[in-house]
Amino acid sequence: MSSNTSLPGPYVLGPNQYGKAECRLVRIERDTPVHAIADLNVSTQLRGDFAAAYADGDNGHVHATDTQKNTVYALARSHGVASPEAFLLLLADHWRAQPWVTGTQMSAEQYAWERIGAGTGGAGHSFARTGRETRTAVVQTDGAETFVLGGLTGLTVLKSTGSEFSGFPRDRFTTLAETDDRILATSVTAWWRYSGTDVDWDAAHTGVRTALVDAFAGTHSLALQQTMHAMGAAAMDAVPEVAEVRISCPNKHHFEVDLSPFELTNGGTVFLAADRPYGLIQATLQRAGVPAEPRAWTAVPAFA
Ligand SMILES: O=c1[nH]c(=O)c2[nH]c(=O)[nH]c2[nH]1
Repeated sequence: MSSNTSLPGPYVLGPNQYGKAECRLVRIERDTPVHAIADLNVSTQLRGDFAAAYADGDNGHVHATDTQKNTVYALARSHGVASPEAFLLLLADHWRAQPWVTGTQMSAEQYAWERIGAGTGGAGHSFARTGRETRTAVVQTDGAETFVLGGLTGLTVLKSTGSEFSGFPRDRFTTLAETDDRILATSVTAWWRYSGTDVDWDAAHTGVRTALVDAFAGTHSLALQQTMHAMGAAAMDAVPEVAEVRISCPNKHHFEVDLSPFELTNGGTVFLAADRPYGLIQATLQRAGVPAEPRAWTAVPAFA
C-alpha cells in the first residue's frame, strides 16, 4: 500500500489505498446466436499521492470511487471481458496512467454459468449458475511493474478412500486413533502467481484447476499436508508460467457414527460431517530459484 509521510503533525499516515469494492459486472456477448456471459465482482484500489485527502480533506487528487465504478462498466463495454485477468490488466493500465497514482490493486471474482435449454428455443441464450467454485484474480501494479495472481475458492472435493493419517506424536491429550482408511474432504482456496503478463489466462486457469483436482484425486494421502504439496507441485508442473502457489484447505472431518447402540455395525458407511472445528492447513510452494515477490501479495487475503 502507499506510504505518505510528508505532512506535518504528530501522526504519520501509514499504508493506505482506496477505491470501489464489489462492482457487480455482467457482460454479455450477443453478436451471434450463441451468447456468452461473464459474471464478475470487481474491486478497484488506488495508491499514491493522496495524503492531503486524509490530512486536510483536500480531494484534488481523489478520483472518486464512483468514477472508479463507472470506469469498470465503461471499459467492460469498450474492451469486453476476455478473462478476469485480462480485464483487470486493462483497468490497471487505465489507472496507473493517472499522474498521482503510483500503485493499483484490481481484483475480481468470477461466477460460472452453464448453458441450459439444449434442443429448445432457449438454447444459446439460457444459463444456470453452477455450483462450481469461484474463480479469482488480482492484478497489482507498483509503478511500471505488474503482478498477476490467479486463483479459486470454494472448490469442494472429497475422497471416500485413499487417505490415511498415522504416525503423529501421542501425548496425554491425544485421543485421535490412527487410521489407514478415512474420508478426506476439503474446500480448496488456492492462489497462484504468474511470472509474467503474456499468458493465455483461461488456458492457464484451466490447467491449474485440472492439476489441483487430479492431484487431490490421484494422491494416496498420508496427510492433507502431503496432498496439498502434491497439488501445488502438479499446478506448477502443468503451467510453466506459474511461479508460486498458495493453498489453504480446511480439513472437513467426517466421523464414523457409532451405531452399536442400535446393534448395527458401521462398516465405514455412515458419517457425521462436522462443520467445526476443522483442521486448517495452509502452505506456500515456490519454484526453486525463483525470487519471492511480496508486492504481488500486498493486501491479498492469500489464506482466506
Ligand atoms: O491430514 C491431516 N493432517 C493433520 O495435521 C491432522 N490433524 C488431525 O487431527 N487430523 C489430521 N489430518
